[in-house]
Amino acid sequence: MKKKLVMIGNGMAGVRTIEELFKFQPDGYEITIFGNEPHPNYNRIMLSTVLQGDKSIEDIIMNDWEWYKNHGIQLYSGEAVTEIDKEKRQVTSDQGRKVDYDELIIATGSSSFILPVPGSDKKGVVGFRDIHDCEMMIKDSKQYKKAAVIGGGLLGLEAARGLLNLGMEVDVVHLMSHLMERQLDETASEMLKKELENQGMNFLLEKQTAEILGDERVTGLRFSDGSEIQADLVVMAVGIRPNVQLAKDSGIFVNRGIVVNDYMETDVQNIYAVGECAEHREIVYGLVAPLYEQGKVLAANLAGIPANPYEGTICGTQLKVSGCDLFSAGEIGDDEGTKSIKVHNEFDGIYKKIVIRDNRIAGIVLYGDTKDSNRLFRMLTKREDISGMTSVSILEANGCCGGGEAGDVAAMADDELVCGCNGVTKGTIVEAIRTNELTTVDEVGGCTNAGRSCGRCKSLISDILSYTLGDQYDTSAKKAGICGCTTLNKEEIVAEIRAKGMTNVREVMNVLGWSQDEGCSKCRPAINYYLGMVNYGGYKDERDSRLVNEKMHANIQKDGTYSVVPRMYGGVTTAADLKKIAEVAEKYDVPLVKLTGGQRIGLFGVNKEDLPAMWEDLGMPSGYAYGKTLRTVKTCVGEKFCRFGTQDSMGLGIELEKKFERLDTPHKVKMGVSACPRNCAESGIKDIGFVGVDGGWEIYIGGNGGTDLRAADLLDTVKTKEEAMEITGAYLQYYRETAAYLERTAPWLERMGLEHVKEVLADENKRKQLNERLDKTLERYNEPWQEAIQDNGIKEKYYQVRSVTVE
Ligand SMILES: Cc1cc2nc3c(=O)[nH]c(=O)nc-3n(C[C@H](O)[C@H](O)[C@H](O)COP(=O)(O)OP(=O)(O)OC[C@H]3O[C@@H](n4cnc5c(N)ncnc54)[C@H](O)[C@@H]3O)c2cc1C
Ligand SMILES: NC(=O)c1ccc[n+]([C@@H]2O[C@H](COP(=O)([O-])OP(=O)(O)OC[C@H]3O[C@@H](n4cnc5c(N)ncnc54)[C@H](O)[C@@H]3O)[C@@H](O)[C@H]2O)c1
Ligand code: SF4
Ligand code: FES
Repeated sequence: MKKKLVMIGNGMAGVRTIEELFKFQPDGYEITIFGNEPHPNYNRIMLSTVLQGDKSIEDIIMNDWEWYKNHGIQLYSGEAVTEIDKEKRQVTSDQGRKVDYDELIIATGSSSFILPVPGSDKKGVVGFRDIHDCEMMIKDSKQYKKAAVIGGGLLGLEAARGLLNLGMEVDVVHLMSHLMERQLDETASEMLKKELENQGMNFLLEKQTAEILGDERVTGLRFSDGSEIQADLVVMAVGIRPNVQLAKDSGIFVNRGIVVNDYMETDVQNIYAVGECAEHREIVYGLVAPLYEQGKVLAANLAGIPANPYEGTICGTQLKVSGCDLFSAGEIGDDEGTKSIKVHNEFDGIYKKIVIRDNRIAGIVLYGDTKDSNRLFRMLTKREDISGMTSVSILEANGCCGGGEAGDVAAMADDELVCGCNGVTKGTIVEAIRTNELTTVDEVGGCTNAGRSCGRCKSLISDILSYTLGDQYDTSAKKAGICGCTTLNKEEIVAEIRAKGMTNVREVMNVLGWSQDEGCSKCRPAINYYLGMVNYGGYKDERDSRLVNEKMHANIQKDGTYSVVPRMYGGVTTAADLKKIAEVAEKYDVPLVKLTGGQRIGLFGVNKEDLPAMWEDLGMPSGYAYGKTLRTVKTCVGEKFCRFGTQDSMGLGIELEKKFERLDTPHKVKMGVSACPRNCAESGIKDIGFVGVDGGWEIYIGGNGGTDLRAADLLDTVKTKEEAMEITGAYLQYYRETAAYLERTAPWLERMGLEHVKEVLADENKRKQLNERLDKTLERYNEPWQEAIQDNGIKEKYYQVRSVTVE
């Protein structure tokens, strides 16, 4: 029976944790989620954009109702958990519902802090936290004219911009002498204030609200200095408070937030906290980047997968108000231990300040030009020693005050962060574009998550696409779908399978809105393949989604009969096997017995009903002459018998075939092993070929001897059989992960570029990881002929063989 996982809170951090869990373990838990809000998970960050009129509520839904249904998640929306009984391991909701758990995640987020001043409960006083608040403000803006926003931080200024867009007059009331005092120094803050005043905001600084005026509804504010302003809508944006009461009442250790260790575990066994409600190493975060990192660690923990501990995050912030280009991270003030570099170009409205402590960047404030933010932020987070650099080289990678754009992407290091929200680097994006043939910003998002939160990084992603694809990049590019049932291409489908943790063909078609419920013969096998590739650990193959020959485990011939081709590893056989083949051929009156091009013997013209019995009589494994998998490994006799042979070609060939037989690949794969450059096994026209040389093996890839003849390219030269096996594993897995279904290695290699594939396979770490995923995949295969022999259901369903039960 599956373990029960209950999550309290249906917000950004919690649901991302579940998405990450599905990636590790698609089917490990029976999941129940309680969400106080009556909505599926939505992008809270984008509420600012909704208020500003650039998006609708529908646009910001991240996981729709279908998503929960398709993942078997029981969602109780509009229902709050009111009690956790840690002894009974049970939660109770405000509707009296009781649900047991084995593991419990608390992801209750935060609430707006409402100033405890007289009148704060009047009509027209709102926080800015959820869809309900947003809808209230939009509604009120149609009826009322004057708004006051209390709080000149990120949230207050974004709210104020939204209210201006809605046609209201806006006063921003701020406690301190300058705006966004946690993120900006005085100079930058003053520049921001000027810009926002130009946009129409009015600021009241150093004002402490003492009372909210009005009878039932707000009419104005009174400040501690006795002055007053009019307002018929008041938005409180003075910070947030983690929702911890429930945890506290249940006896879980709470400080400012729910205290967790580096694995997001609370002090109570089996109870975890993630997101804004959690306090890690005395920090409670209020931005998504750290919360998503926490989610990943917690997901691995729940899946029982060893993961690095969560060690905290340095955050960078930006403001989502057009016309205000700013970036801030780390320390912004100066003290005795710091020195700073400041550049203020008043003419162009650009300001840059870099705070340096112990020869390392400790803080960044940029206003008016934030192009260098990624590079500087990387230097800050990596704690790079900058003692060898000049102030000019620190600040002026792109010209200190508004550099050119063309060189920007080229100058970025691979490990430079592009999407702060989702922690995605330039290197990851470039790799995704190359390997998955991505051409649009949305495809990059689908594949890597970059751009899926606040969306600020989208223009940089577009620059990276342009830099990587050159002339091929067309911002309006749209690829055709994999078949007529969908407009989605392979990359998008794979990205969705990964992101949404999908595990079966029907689910993919449902969730991704296939135009035909049943799909077609083109998309069903492709989806089945992609699912098996992504869920390498425990995918349950869908036989009925396969192409007919694979479904039957025999090649259908033009007269409706079938062929039977048993395995003959490395083209090597024995007298006993030959005898068996001859006997079977006679017994079943096989019309044609023929040597195939792949060094084995085929029996042609076999009736469907005879297949299982013939397989049983043969007692040999299937040669998969019909499959999108490893077909044959052709070998020469090599050093054992040939006087030119320098290597054991048969030995390597047999080992290759035994290891990789049955592996699902995008298309068929053929191999050749020759023991010297005379190349009798035609290794130069195989998907992967080996040629024995003095002291080792040359490895060739991407060859094809069929309609589109292509000579293989030299990939590498290795010394030992073990190295050859390891490179073959990594190569096959890389091909499996990056090729489209039915794409042979030859066109795949042309598309990917030999140098790129070489680069990937030269990386020891990548090779290791590819082999790990491959080995896990190989564990799931059974011998299909044996399965059919033993399973009467299969015999009846596919071969119309009636099973007789003896009483
Ligand atoms: C307008 C706005 C703009 C923002 N912009 C940015 C930005 O640009 N960049 C950025 O990084 N971050 C931004 N943030 C912050 C970001 O949205 C949050 O950090 C993030 O949503 C927190 O995720 P969470 O899952 O911890 O909490 P939430 O997303 O708040 O989810 C918690 C959920 O739990 C529910 N809940 C609480 N108690 C219970 C209970 N007892 N039972 C059931 N359900 C319960 C709540 O109703 C809520 O739906 C912004 C926030 C707002 C409001
Ligand atoms: N672009 C973004 O990254 C973004 C946008 C919106 C919200 N957020 C997040 O949402 C959360 C809430 O944002 P926030 O701006 O409310 O929180 P905040 O704590 O960052 O800022 C609150 C501001 O209100 C001011 N303030 C406090 N008491 C006041 C009072 N009595 N009168 C007037 N001003 C007062 C503070 O000086 C401070 O500048 C934060 O975690 C923030 O990071 C982020
Ligand atoms: S490839 Fe070389 S070793 Fe192999 S059979 Fe031909 S000549 Fe002999
Ligand atoms: S930086 Fe927010 S989505 Fe990329």
